[in-house]
Amino acid sequence: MTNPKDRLNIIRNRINEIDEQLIKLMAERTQFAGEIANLKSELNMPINDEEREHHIKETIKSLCNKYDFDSNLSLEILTLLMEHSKELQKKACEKKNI
Ligand SMILES: O=C(O)C(=O)C[C@]1(C(=O)O)C=C[C@@H](O)C=C1
Repeated sequence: MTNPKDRLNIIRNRINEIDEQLIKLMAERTQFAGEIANLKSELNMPINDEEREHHIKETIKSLCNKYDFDSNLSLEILTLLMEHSKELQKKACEKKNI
């Protein structure tokens, strides 16, 4: 049996690894913003796409159900990430005058 102090350290190390993966994945998701802005400009599409956001939110809810995780928290995080992406897309368009 692992003693409580060692077990706590094991868990904390695993949390550190998970936090790194979360940041890496959020950064990777966000890095598409500039390219999306260019593509939407080429395709003459607006930055804001409510239908796509609705679809993402529905997918998040079913994933939360599958993994037994808090859907309100997940929706808050995803909403923040989508808002951030839209801000970056707007900035990318302003920079290129599109
Ligand atoms: O899929 C797009 O069209 C995006 O611009 C990405 C994204 C997102 O962050 O998921 C951002 C803004 C849109 O309103 C919808 C989705």
